[in-house]
Amino acid sequence: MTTTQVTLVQIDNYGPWTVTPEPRREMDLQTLQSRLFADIAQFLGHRDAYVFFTRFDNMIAVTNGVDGAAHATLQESIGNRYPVTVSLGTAVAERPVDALEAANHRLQTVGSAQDEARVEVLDGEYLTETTGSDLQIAHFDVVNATGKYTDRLNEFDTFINIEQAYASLMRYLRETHGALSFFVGGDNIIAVCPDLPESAFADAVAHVERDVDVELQVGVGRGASAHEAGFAAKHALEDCRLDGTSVELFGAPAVSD
Ligand SMILES: Nc1nc2c(ncn2[C@@H]2O[C@H](COP(=O)(O)OP(=O)(O)OP(=O)(O)O)[C@@H](O)[C@H]2O)c(=O)[nH]1
Repeated sequence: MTTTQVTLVQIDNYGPWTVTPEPRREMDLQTLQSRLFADIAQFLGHRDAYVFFTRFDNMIAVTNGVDGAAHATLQESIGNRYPVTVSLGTAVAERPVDALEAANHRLQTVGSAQDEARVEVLDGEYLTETTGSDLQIAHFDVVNATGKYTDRLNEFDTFINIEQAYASLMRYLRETHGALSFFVGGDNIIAVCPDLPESAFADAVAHVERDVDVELQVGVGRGASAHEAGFAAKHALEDCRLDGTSVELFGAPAVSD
């Protein structure tokens, strides 16, 4: 059984801030958002957690092993260094989407994302113990993206193909399994999953090919932290590349379930 600790990071009252006293220069907002993401990625990455930028004003982190004190330090440090503050809601569940739902709910019950009185909420539950099977992470990548897209099409048309694969996969895994999938650059998508057999990943790859005609391969790993599971997934993806297979489970025998 998987146990996922999810932290929702939400910039406080960001919408009004972006237009007060008048609309702010777009590239200044982009700089702020990407620096904030980079800072949070560095802080959480050093603690073996993952964070995904999603919409930038809200980010989703997988924080197994990161306790309440560390969350408080992150929040304080951002408040000290940025013109904005963040609220953090954390929850634990077997399915990633249920953990996110509960984490989100903690912030939503305190107030709106655009309530100027709702500032630096820190509300959550944290795993006290972790085990090596808590997280299952899948690292998807487009087969031969360079040869099929990058070296043949213009960058925008390549982007359309990759984003279509992402949209198809994220929706399928969310609806079928309660998994959370994130585009992480290039042709790569990382999915935080509940306990799924090898056949579920083969079905996901087949779905995307049928739906949008993009061929994926996927490595799957387990671990006590996002880094541990994600790193195992990267090694499994290397096995796909070496063996020409579309699904590999790290450390698992080469048989389907
Ligand atoms: N975030 C992330 N991006 C990666 C990673 N590996 C590769 N990329 C990105 O993906 C792009 C394409 O690289 P590859 O996936 O190795 O290339 P490919 O042509 O699809 O080749 P195969 O995956 O071997 O089929 C690179 O330019 C990077 O932007 C990774 O581990 N993480």
